[in-house]
Amino acid sequence: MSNSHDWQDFPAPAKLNLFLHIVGRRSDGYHLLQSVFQLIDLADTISLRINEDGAIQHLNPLPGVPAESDLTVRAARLLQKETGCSKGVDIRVEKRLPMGGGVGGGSSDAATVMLALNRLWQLNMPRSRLMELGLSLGADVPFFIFGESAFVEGIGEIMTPVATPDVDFVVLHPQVHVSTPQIFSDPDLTRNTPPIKVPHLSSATTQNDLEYVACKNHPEIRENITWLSQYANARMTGSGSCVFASFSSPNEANRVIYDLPKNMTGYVARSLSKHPLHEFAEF
Ligand SMILES: C[C@@](CO)(OP(=O)(O)O)[C@H](O)COP(=O)(O)OP(=O)(O)OC[C@H]1O[C@@H](n2ccc(N)nc2=O)[C@H](O)[C@@H]1O
Ligand SMILES: Nc1ncnc2c1ncn2[C@@H]1O[C@H](COP(=O)(O)OP(=O)(O)O)[C@@H](O)[C@H]1O
Repeated sequence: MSNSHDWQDFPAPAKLNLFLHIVGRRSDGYHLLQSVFQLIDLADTISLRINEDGAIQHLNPLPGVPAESDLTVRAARLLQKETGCSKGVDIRVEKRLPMGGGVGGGSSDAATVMLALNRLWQLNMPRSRLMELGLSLGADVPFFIFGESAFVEGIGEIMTPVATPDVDFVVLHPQVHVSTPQIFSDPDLTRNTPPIKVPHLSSATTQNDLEYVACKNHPEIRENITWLSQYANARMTGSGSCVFASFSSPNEANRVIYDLPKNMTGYVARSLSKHPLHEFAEF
């Protein structure tokens, strides 16, 4: 018989930055962005089991990420500290999203833990508070808690919903690690793209300002963009390394993956209009 202490599975979907402009810099050195964030149905699975003794444990830590620094554990501890909740949780993560790929995997895992525990620990925290708390874990966490396609500004905390078309994406993962701090500190980075008032959905008038510097340091990213550009307009997401292009049917996207050379890695993903756990917090 099912009870509240069984394992339960929750999806943590990825995001793509349809464009990413750097429009300025804050006095603390952080860069001000404008971006449209799009949820896609490529996802990690977070399994949670509630306990009554207050312990928070990660049962299958990721290679290279000690349990205590994993964003899922940090998210659970943050919520427990904030609310004084006496319950704990055991955590398992089934990782599918490329780590350090610019698809927001770590941030999405953290957001899913916060949304799921909001329900399982019966916290009834408003979405706005969860978003504020989430920002302290990472710039992309508020977006995943917001839970729908958004025009994102500031360093990731200002959000306006935006209707994006339903499309199928091909996402390629060049097997290189891009250092986000290194990209943001590169003298060649464009930091003065003029701010736009409303989000543009046409790729003709937008770009990813981080792409030039990322490709300069990692030619593999340029090679992946060039290969995918044979089929459709292709660009990098976030600080890389993943690159993507959109297609109007799953067949078209699958055909591209069929042609993929053996030395490249890629996925097909569909746009998501809402986060699967959107109902777990109220505005
Ligand atoms: C650019 C985005 C777009 O989604 O890239 P992805 O992480 O998705 O790839 C994010 O905002 C990335 O934010 P976040 O993931 O928190 O960046 P971190 O790795 O913590 O940032 C590392 C370092 O990059 C610089 N940094 C980061 C974000 C920002 N808006 N301005 C910055 O100048 C800071 O020096 C910071 O210490
Ligand atoms: N649950 C998690 N999943 C992925 N990465 C995590 C997690 N917790 C902490 N991290 C750390 O965050 C870093 C960035 O991860 P990720 O979110 O996948 O990248 P990106 O922001 O480029 O999409 C990883 O290299 C890892 O050290």
